[in-house]
Amino acid sequence: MQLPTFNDIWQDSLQWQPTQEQLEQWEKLYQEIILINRQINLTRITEPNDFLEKHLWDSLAGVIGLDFLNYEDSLKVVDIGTGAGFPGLPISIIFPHWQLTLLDSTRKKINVIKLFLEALKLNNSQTFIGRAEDIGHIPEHREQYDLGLIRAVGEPSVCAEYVLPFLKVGGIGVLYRGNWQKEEEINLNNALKQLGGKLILVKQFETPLTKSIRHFIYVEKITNIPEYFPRPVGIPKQNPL
Ligand SMILES: C[S@@+](CC[C@H](N)C(=O)[O-])C[C@H]1O[C@@H](n2cnc3c(N)ncnc32)[C@H](O)[C@@H]1O
Repeated sequence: MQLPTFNDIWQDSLQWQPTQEQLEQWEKLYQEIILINRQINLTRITEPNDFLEKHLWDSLAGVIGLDFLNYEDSLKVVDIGTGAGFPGLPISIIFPHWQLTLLDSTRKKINVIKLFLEALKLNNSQTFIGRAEDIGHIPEHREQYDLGLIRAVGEPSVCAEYVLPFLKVGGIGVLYRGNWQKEEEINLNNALKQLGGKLILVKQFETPLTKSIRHFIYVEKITNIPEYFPRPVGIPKQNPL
């Protein structure tokens, strides 16, 4: 199985086009994932069209086209709860001058991502094993990042509590969501008040193949975050802000 080449989808939906070399890197990543997925259940999204839309397109759609990002800068980016490497890996391929940290609490997943980084020669990315609640307190990671990405890790206020501690003041957190409800926005705003953040943009997209609705929620870190955030392991999920 190979990834399909729908040449138009990138331009039509994101007004952007990957290079031939980037397409080849994505194909290589796909083949690596399919191979390893036979031994370890890394992702359920393996059918080529699904992989293209739900892993590649979705990962990129969260960051491409943001006028508040300077793409030329060497941004420091963290992907929290990266799982099989999404959204981090496709972004690391497209922005080789960004420095990515792919973080997950599951050692098995991080070990596999290390293999992918080697196979794809992605020298701009490093991995880290641990819980966001712990790593967010380590000086090497706390308030060090320009951009924090988080997809399918928890409800929005939990994601905010995980991401904000990693961001520098002025940094941007990107929450990848499917549907987006008014109630979620109210809860997120309440959490952001405590976390020194502000909701700056909600972008709605239709996915290019299945025409599903996706939302990307952008939050900015406005002030330094109180020392006690993130709260201890498990508390953000058990008792969301
Ligand atoms: C459903 S998977 C999503 C993976 C990937 N972001 C994606 O969208 O395909 C959630 C991942 O978050 C990780 N995770 C959950 N809670 C975490 C935490 N508190 N700190 C770090 N990783 C966490 C899990 O180990 C898992 O790999």
